[in-house]
Amino acid sequence: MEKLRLGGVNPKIGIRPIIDGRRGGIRESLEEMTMNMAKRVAELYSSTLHYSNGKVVECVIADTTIGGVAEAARTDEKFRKSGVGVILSVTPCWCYGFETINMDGDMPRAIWGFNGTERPGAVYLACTLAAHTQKGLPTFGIYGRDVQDVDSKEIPEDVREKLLRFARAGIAVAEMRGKSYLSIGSVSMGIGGSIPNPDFFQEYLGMRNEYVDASEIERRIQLGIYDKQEYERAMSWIEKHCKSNEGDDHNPKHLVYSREEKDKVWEYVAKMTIIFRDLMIGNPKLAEMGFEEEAMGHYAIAGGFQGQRQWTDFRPDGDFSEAILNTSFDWNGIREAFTFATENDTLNGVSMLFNHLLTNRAQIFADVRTYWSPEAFKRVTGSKPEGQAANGFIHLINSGSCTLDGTGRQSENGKPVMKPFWEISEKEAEECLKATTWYPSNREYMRGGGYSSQFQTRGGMPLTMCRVNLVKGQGPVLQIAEGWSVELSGKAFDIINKRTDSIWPSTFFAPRLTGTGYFRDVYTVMNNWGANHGAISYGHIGADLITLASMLRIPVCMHNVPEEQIFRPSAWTAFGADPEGSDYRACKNYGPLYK
Ligand SMILES: C[C@H](O)[C@@H](O)[C@@H](O)C(=O)CO
Ligand SMILES: [Mn+2]
Repeated sequence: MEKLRLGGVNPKIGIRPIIDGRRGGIRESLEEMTMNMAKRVAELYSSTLHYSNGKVVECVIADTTIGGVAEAARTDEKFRKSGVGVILSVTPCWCYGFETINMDGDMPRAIWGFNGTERPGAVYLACTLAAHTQKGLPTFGIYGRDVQDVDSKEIPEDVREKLLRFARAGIAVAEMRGKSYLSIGSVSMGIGGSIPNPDFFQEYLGMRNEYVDASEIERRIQLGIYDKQEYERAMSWIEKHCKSNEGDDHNPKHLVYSREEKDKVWEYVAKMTIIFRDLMIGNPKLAEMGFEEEAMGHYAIAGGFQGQRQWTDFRPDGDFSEAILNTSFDWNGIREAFTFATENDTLNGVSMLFNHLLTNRAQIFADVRTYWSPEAFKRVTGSKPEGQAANGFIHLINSGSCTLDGTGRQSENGKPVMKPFWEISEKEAEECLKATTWYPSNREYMRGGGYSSQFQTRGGMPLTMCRVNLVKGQGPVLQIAEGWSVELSGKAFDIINKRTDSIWPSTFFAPRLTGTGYFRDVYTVMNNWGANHGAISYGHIGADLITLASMLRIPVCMHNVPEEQIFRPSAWTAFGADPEGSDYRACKNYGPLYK
């Protein structure tokens, strides 16, 4: 079955080979080398990068080298027609500065100046970066550390790292533009992030907010506005992979549903899952059934469900649906994970979206619930935390939106990982399902019942937790913490798990400490986290997040990324020598990308 996914055209990377326009010898001598630089980068991108839907990143190269404004303008035209969303200029030589630049200020842009001394490529780079800065067009500058021979075909490692970092972040920026965040239901339990801020989405991300009342779920279920064949497929998959892993009912006697009621809950949450997805991206099957408008969906690249309260005081919760949507597989097979926030925490949903678009992997949504000091851990469990947990750790746990990829049951070279969906095997998907117990939801919280996923994330995975926070008067800021998952032994896990909501999915996180500032110890990381939620990705992706944030003009208020990995537009240097202060001043100076 064709996997349902958000439509639309993936943004391409436009590559502009810039040349010294002086004919009669200079230009002719440089044509081949200059165009070949562009072709080499295009080859690097298309052989290395994918869009989150699994397709290979596409590049568009200018028809000619660009030696002046006419060729620059013709290239702009070509790029506009080709759906270019990110721009990279490359050159080995001197060229005519801003006569050759692209002026579309809201597109991520970079210039690679070849470090070879036969021609002044670095001089063009510096000149044109200066011109961009004067014109209010912040641009990333890429200049290799070591001189290369003029006939070198190599892209040095430091140049490669910056070219890829720029492209991953640029593609993420371009993918968000024009898409929606869909809120199903309203604000959840007074959670600030659950209040959609349309100006933030519009001006910083180029996105729109869509809203659907939760009653639409009931309408579609009662009127049968969902694909019945898919529902049947879903139910047999659930029977095989989920109900077979149903946990004990931890509810007090008077709240334990009968088997018949529980089966009805499974049927209901299966329909909810299909309906959430259809609301986000549409479903052509609905048009065949006569529901053309419902078939369109809301063009949502991310979404969230209010869930608690009201709805969950009456109907089954969204825990199952949120978990499955955030997972890289379902009854239709292995597919791209959706980005779906429980409690409709739009800011954590955006944080998950940043992570997903940068890594093409499913994301963990969690409460930042408990700091466990080594002393408290010893007092409570009788054992000392070891390894990466030795300095204490943070318990990340939320009912609902934690992807089953977060079990850590996919593996690479024998180590637990969370893979891009196209690398996941059927066996690994089954392992993730086997590691997940589905407990009847806590009906003191979720009166309508539901099924909550439960597992402990495997230890030893590099993780990055981030969160976009909104600050009145300042605007959005981003927090980043790189670290690792740590796994508690059976006994310690049981003791700690029983003290919390033991039927929810747990990830234990040890941030990498630097010994100073917010990362002087684990407690300080949690004590300075700006909200109740975090978005957790596989991998140490903090540097990519910092580059992405600078493209969006969102300052980073907390991170533990080594300074040498920080890659921001060259203009940031003009705002001061301290990386954090200059970031704030630059973001304030430029303001939101789409304002
Ligand atoms: C206790 C509430 O029902 C939970 O949903 C709570 O732990 C939260 O997730 C709040 O973010
Ligand atoms: Mn929560």
